[in-house]
Amino acid sequence: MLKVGIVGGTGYTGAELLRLIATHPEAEVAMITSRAEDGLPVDELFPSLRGTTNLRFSVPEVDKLASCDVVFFATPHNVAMKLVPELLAAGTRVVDLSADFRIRDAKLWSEWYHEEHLCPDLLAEAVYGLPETHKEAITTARLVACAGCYPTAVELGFLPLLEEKLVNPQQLIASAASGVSGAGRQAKIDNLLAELDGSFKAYGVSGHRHLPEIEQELALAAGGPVGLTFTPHLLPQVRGIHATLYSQILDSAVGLDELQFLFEKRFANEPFVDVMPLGSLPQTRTVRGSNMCRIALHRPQNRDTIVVLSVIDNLVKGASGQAIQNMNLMFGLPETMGLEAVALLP
Ligand SMILES: NC(=O)C1=CN([C@@H]2O[C@H](COP(=O)(O)OP(=O)(O)OC[C@H]3O[C@@H](n4cnc5c(N)ncnc54)[C@H](OP(=O)(O)O)[C@@H]3O)[C@@H](O)[C@H]2O)C=CC1
Ligand SMILES: CC(=O)N[C@@H](CCC(=O)OP(=O)(O)O)C(=O)O
Repeated sequence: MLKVGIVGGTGYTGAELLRLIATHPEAEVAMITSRAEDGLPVDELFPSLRGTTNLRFSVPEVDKLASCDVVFFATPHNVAMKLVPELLAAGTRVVDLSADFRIRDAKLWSEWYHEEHLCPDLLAEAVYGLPETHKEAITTARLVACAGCYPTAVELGFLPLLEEKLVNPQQLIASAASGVSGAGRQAKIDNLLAELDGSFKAYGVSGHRHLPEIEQELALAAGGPVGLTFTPHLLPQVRGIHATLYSQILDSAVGLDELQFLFEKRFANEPFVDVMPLGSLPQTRTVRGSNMCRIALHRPQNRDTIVVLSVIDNLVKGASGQAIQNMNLMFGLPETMGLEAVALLP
């Protein structure tokens, strides 16, 4: 049994880690932290976990966390990087759900996260935690930087087109919408359901911190720099990301059937990517509570714009499910272990 520590257990991704690990046959949570809820039984804060845990929240202490095999950071940015060096030195492996180690260039990271990076030397070692692109490196990694939620949906949808150099890498557009759990559990007026219900809006249009992360990973796929316009939106619902991805095909003679075949081949061995039949319209509800990314291809009016639709549950494939998928790979467990749950219906 793997002993798991979770830093940031009262947030949405921390709670989702607890939910998923509760049925994982080879992992158990040994320590879960919260500074605000120190001493409170976990199942008192989250009654849906009653019967699955006797743990209480405690304040983060590195020496106690270091007795775990793996520690998940489900904390805001700029927290993991303060504790990770000590944990790694103690031989504990780390899966960071925040963005502290996702961007390899420390200067670029500082531009978008407005703080100096405290351990830039670890950026080269950290492995980007999107198993569909970095699987082999994840298996031996000490430190995995889980891919962000929007980045997961966007990168998976563009990957095959860029890897095969079928589209113009300088003209990529991603219009994506997220449920409000993506903003975390802390109270903010803008995130109240009464502010969101019956409404829909874009945000971060002039620059969102996921842009450099997505461009970094798409450039690896394309073998050279890419140009992306990324516009996130806020959905009046709790879970789910829907990304609509536009790119320009370089050779008009390449048919949609060929592209479909390419996507099916690219993801044939990926248990958590479902390439739906041509013309499908994936919905966020078809992945709710599951670790699946569902993708569908379109080519409106047979013109040169390829439209890829990609949906995930931001808290599962976009965060805690992906974190467990990474843990499974790091510890030689079956990649799908503990992640077999089918999406909720309806
Ligand atoms: N929500 C989502 O859909 C996704 C989130 N992520 C990332 O995962 C991380 C967690 O997100 P989410 O669960 O939404 O966040 P929340 O705001 O819901 O929870 C944050 C948690 O971190 C703890 N925390 C806050 N500050 C500190 C600190 N300085 N030291 C130790 N613990 C701290 C909080 O508990 P306390 O203050 O009591 O210690 C709380 O448990 C973020 O980096 C986020 O960007 C990634 C993908 C998707
Ligand atoms: C709806 C909403 O606010 N979403 C968050 C992104 C989710 C998140 O926590 O970002 P990471 O995936 O980088 O960890 C945002 O736009 O900042």
